[in-house]
Amino acid sequence: MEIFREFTFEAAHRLPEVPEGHKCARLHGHSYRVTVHVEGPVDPTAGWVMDFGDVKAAFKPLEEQLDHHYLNEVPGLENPTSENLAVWIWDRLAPGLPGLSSVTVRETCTSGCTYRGR
Ligand SMILES: Nc1nc2c(c(=O)[nH]1)N=C([C@H](O)[C@H](O)COP(=O)(O)OP(=O)(O)OP(=O)(O)O)CN2
Ligand SMILES: [Zn+2]
Repeated sequence: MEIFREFTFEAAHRLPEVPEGHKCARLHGHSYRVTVHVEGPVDPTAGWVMDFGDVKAAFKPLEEQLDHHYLNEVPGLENPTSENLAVWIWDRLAPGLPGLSSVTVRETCTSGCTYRGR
């Protein structure tokens, strides 16, 4: 069984490696939406894979580093594409979140990416 928990945060960024003239080289912001999936067996007593609250607690320190921040200034996010942000979140969640199976980052309603640890 796979469960998920969604998070939102607001942040500014610019993409330093885009070709000259690309609109994303300019400072702009997004209402980011992150979905964290955790896979595992359903505990027969609890009736759940993991408490959604535990997923929330695992994400909390990351949210504090991201929400209302300029992502380019966050260590490890100097080029804050969706892809790099998904890997950044995975690398920090995985050690404390057994069963982590994917991290999806949406920058807009129509754009985003999913990382599954590879
Ligand atoms: N593969 C990626 N492509 C782009 C990324 C990214 O992280 N990975 N990021 C951007 C920009 O951050 C941009 O703000 C978001 O992209 P886009 O989908 O173009 O968003 P718009 O709202 O501007 O879309 P329109 O439909 O063109 O208005 C760019 N690419
Ligand atoms: Zn952007």
